[in-house]
Amino acid sequence: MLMDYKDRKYKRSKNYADSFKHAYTGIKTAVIEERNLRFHFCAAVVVIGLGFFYSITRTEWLVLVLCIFAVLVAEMTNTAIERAVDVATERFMEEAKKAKDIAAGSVLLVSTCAVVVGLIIFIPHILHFS
Ligand SMILES: Nc1ncnc2c1ncn2[C@@H]1O[C@H](COP(=O)(O)OP(=O)(O)OP(=O)(O)O)[C@@H](O)[C@H]1O
Repeated sequence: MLMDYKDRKYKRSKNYADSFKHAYTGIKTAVIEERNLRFHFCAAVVVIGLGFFYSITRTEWLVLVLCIFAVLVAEMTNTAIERAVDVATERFMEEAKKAKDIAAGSVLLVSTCAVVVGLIIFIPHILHFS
């Protein structure tokens, strides 16, 4: 059951600085507590390293950076949905399962896209290099 703002035990962010602090805390919490997100961060570091190694073009950097952020955003949204579902119910519920599975599916889709883009960008560089 939703409650009124006046009944809540916490206050809304007072200003942009507060909102930014909460967003930063969210990123920090997700990195510390979510193994999958740490994996995606490590993969991003490796891919950025490869980008410098093969001197990829400005357009390739653009696509790569978009893919990296898309995966990180999807993983964090998935985590937020999992947490929200866990707050809503501890019981086995078909709709809870669907919500979590769909959120996980979105991460799988965008990760697959990122892998395909990575292959399209790097395979020509690797072949040209060797
Ligand atoms: N309350 C629930 N009711 C029904 N099924 C659930 C419920 N909670 C979780 N599940 C099922 O268990 C799976 C794993 O849920 P869990 O919350 O442990 O995610 P996870 O394995 O930590 O996911 P991730 O690897 O993305 O962090 C869900 O994808 C869902 O299929």
